[in-house]
Formats: sequence, structure tokens, C-alpha cells
Amino acid sequence: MTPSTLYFSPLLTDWTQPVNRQLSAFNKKVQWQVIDEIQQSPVSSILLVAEQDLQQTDWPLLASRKAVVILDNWRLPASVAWIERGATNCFARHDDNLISWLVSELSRFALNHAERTEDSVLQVIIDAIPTPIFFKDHLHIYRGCNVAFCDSIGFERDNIVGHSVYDIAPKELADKYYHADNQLLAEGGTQRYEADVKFADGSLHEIEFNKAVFTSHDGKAIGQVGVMLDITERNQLIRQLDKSSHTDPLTGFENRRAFNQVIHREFDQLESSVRKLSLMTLDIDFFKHINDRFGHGGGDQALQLISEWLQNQLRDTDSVYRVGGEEFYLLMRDTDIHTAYPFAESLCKNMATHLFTIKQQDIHITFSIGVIEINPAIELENTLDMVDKALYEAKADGRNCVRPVFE
Ligand SMILES: Nc1nc2c(ncn2[C@@H]2O[C@H](COP(=O)(O)OP(=O)(O)OP(=O)(O)O)[C@@H](O)[C@H]2O)c(=O)[nH]1
Repeated sequence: MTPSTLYFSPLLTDWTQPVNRQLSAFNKKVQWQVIDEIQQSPVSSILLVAEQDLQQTDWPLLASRKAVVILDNWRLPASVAWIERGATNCFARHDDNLISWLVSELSRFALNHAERTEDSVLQVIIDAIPTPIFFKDHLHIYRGCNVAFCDSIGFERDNIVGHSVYDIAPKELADKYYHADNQLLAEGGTQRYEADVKFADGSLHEIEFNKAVFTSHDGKAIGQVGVMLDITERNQLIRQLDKSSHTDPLTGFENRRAFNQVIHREFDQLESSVRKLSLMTLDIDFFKHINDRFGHGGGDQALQLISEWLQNQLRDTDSVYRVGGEEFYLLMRDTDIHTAYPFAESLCKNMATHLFTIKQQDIHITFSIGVIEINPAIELENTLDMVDKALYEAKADGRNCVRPVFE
């Protein structure tokens, strides 16, 4: 930033000439730079802006500049309102006090700059903490941060401190932060929420923001401190654990625990819908013989081959679960018994004619199957008992067959 450059908004264009003449009279040589948007002026620069040029979306950026609002007709309430929104000062168009304020600011620039480089004990302490930490004032301007915060967002501290969140984050994200900050300042206390954050190296992180308001001695909110906990690995672990607690490792199918959750959810929805839902229970016949003949490893291989085969027979709306050693449930959505029964018959027939190769030997394997349409008027437990009973009947009737339940 050049200290002797004064940035100004378009409506002040004619007005800058008389001001420039007066500054020259006091040996203050300045350059004038017109800007269309506040963001075109550097943070901490002196910005002179006509009240009519300001949009509400500009307000969050006022406090990160030395923004002076110029009023056509100076009114005390308007002046105070602009200062509360973050403006440094407020003058009437023809107020000579503006000239003395500018002279004083231009003279003090070097001193202020030197003061900003001070290193405090607090800074050393927070820099030693590997978790990103930042603090902002009540106008959403960053007033401090640690090294971990700079590293995570990929900015130097000088490009953060004194800046508005709109200076360092894309508008969409800045809007989100601004809204959350406003809410916290209004409500006080603490705030915790999770959000995805893109770090400087392009990686996406799941972050838990822990923020707290700090107050002046009279209890007024004057800013907030935020700590960003990276919970990406923790969440990945939770998702992995959740998945493995619902998945059978041998076949990759979901297990009985997953089935119980899904069936109860879908059963509850059935009551309020006209959709049909059918359930098939499939049990491999004489699986013990396969283990006896090929060993337990051969039995495992058979289970994997059968699962692959079964998966290939299904429609997109079907889900299969391994609910026991050699027993599977097949949930068929949008399917009534008149469709489910012939489908079960064709599965049974296709399975019996398919050749599986285990340890270089071709064998035939068969299923016994029970099938039922789930009736929302009947207790789910009773339905599950009925379809299991149908499966036992199929076994008792010689296996390799389907027994449907018709009510
Ligand atoms: N290899 C292997 N075998 C399993 C697994 N889970 C269960 N089994 C075996 O599956 C066999 C099931 O035997 P049974 O319940 O008698 O049933 P079956 O031999 O299939 O006979 P029916 O069901 O009456 O036709 C047992 O020998 C179990 O040890 C598994 O994960 N891997």
C-alpha cells in the first residue's frame, strides 16, 4: 500500500480537486485513485466514499479500511450510524476538518506501521498451538490469528489481520461466515458447527468450528475467537466403523443389523403409501456338504461365488443381505407377490442350472426359497416368521424349490 494514495468513490470525482489543492497547500502530495468497488482499495488504505455510492454489501468492508464517508448534508445521527458500521470518520463535503484529519493521518502512517509489527507473548503462545485459531472484532475484521490458521488458508498474517472476511474468502463462503458471526455476536456465548473447508493446498477438510464471544467490561460483545478443529480423520473413522458394523466382510453384502434397520424404516413408510414391498428368504441347500468336500476355505469361496451370481440377478431396486451363514434376505421394492413369486421361481431355476467352479471342480448348488409380500396391516415380526416358515416348508418338500405365502 502507498500511504500517499487516496482512494475515492465515483461521486467524489469533482470534489477531489479542491481537496487536493488544500492538501498541496500544506505540502501533502497525494495520488488519487478512483474505485468502483471497495475491494479495489487495499486494506488499511484511506478511502473516501460518498454516502450515495455505498451499498449495504459494502458495509462489512468499511472497518478494514480507513473509510471516511462524505455526506452532502452532515447529520450527527447519520455520522454515528456510519461510524458504528465501521467507518473511521464522517464529514460534510465542504468541511475543512477533513483536511486536518487527512494531514494527520498521512503524517502518522509510518508510526502506525511500526506499531503493527510488535510481537506479543500471546502471539507466541497461540503460534505454538497446532490448531488454527483466529479472532475478529465486532465488525468482523480479523484482529489476530496463529501460524496454523495462516498455513491452513494459505495467507500471510499481514494479509489476514486487519482484513474483512470478504477480503480473504470467496463471497459465498464469506456470506456464510458473516451470517454465523452475526448470529453469535447477537446471541453471545459459544457456537459450534461443522463445515467443509478447502485448505490452501486444495485439500477439503471437515472442520468443527468452536467460537466464543468476548465482551467489554460492560458486557457488550466486542469480538469473537474461533478455533478450527480438523475432524476429517475422526469422521472417516466413524464412517468406516459404521460401514463395517453393517457389512458382511466375506460377501460384501449388508448384514442382519443393516437389514433390521432398513426393514423397519421401509415397513413404517408402507403404512402411508400405496407402494408394494416383497421379501424373499434364500437358504443354500446342503451347504455343509460343500464345506465337507472342499474344506472351510472352499466353502467361503462358494459363498463368494454365489453372492456374485446373486448380485448379478437383481434389479436396481432390490437389496440383498447376508443374514446367516448360508442364508440371505432379498428385499424387493415396488414388487407385489404376483411379481415376486415368479421372480423367485426363475432365480431358483437359474441357480440350479448354473455351474460353479470351486477348486477346479464344477458343481451345481441349489437354493430353497420362501417369499412373501409385506402387508402393513400385519405385525412385521409375524411376517418375518411366516416367510421363514415358508422356507422350512421348501426345505421339507425336498429343497431346490420356492414356497410363497399367499394371504
Ligand atoms: N465355509 C463357511 N461355512 C459356513 C459359514 N457360515 C456357516 N457355514 C456352514 O454352513 C453350514 C450350514 O449347515 P446346516 O445349517 O446344517 O445347513 P445345510 O448343510 O445347508 O443344510 P440345509 O440348510 O438343511 O439344506 C454349516 O456347516 C456351517 O458351518 C461361512 O461363513 N463359511
